[in-house]
Amino acid sequence: MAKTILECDTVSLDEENSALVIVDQTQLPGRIKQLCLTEIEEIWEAIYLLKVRGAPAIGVTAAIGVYLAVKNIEAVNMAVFYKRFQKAKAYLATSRPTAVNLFWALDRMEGVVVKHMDCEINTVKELLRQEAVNIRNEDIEVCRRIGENALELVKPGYGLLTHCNAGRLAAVKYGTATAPMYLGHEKGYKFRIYVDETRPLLQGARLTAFELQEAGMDVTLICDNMSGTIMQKDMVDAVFVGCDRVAANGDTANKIGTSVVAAVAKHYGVPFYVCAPTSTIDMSLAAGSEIPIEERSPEEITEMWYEQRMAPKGVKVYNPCFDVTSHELITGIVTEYGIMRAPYEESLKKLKNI
Ligand SMILES: CSC[C@H]1O[C@H](OP(=O)(O)O)[C@H](O)[C@@H]1O
Repeated sequence: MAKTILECDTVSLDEENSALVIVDQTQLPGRIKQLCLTEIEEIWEAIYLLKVRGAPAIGVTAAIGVYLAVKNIEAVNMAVFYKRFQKAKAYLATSRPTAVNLFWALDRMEGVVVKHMDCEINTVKELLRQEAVNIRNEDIEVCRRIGENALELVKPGYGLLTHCNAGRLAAVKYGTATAPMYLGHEKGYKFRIYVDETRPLLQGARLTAFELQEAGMDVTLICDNMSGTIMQKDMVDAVFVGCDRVAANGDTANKIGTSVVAAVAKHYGVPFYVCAPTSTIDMSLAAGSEIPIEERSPEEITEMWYEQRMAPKGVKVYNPCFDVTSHELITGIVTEYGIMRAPYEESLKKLKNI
């Protein structure tokens, strides 16, 4: 019996601890295709091509990927093993530049090796496997807590708008921006959920609308240029989005178009919340202008989704994959430890114990 998307793990290590198992998100919603990846090159490509995507899911993928890359290494000593680990880590770190969870997870895995340099290599391999599984399983509780905290901001029957996919398909179980939606659904809150399509890769239409509809929620798909109208008509009581990197002042990088939704929400007085696991907060960057913004291929805009070409051949294209929403437009940042309000600097420092 074919699995539903809610029965599939977004990203996991298989039972034999020998393969990364993902749902190929480039095939959704039309086809639920699971992939078993064993080679570091195919794992790198899965991240780059967004077969697996979303900051938390990318972090889990990198953690499992670097474990699989070194689990079969026969090294003469720990120093050689560590060098091979560092090479695999550096390679996976080149897959995408914006979601800080990729680097956070890889650094956390390296910490396991550094802490146990005097151990047997096989012991370290097992500790790496455990850490990768921990990173995956912790995401479930972190996102559930984000959902519980976010529910304090809304009421049953609210209209909620979200952009892109910060859902189960961007994480492990609840997602971040969708965590209050899943938990609210469990509590019978009957939210009216508006999902914008999120051009050019349509993560909203293809992924968020799909997973929330599969979960039985009241979902309405809108074009990106319709978020102003639904807010003008008071159809939206709050906006929840995910994030790929939060800078020390609260500026947040998220899918391209997020800052537009935030500006429109500000104009219409609609609260705009970023749902941020602390793993996505990067205190090494003072402001959003320092966040590296990935640019992707023109074909994602000119022809990716259409039978026929939708733009003149050779037209110049600018395709930034993310934008930065100023902390001034953010009503609150919802983490697993609670809700932060502006000014964010001090509370972010406390949160990251700096
Ligand atoms: C829960 S973080 C999800 C975050 O990642 C998405 O980007 P992409 O689909 O390119 O990986 C988007 O920015 C989401 O908000």
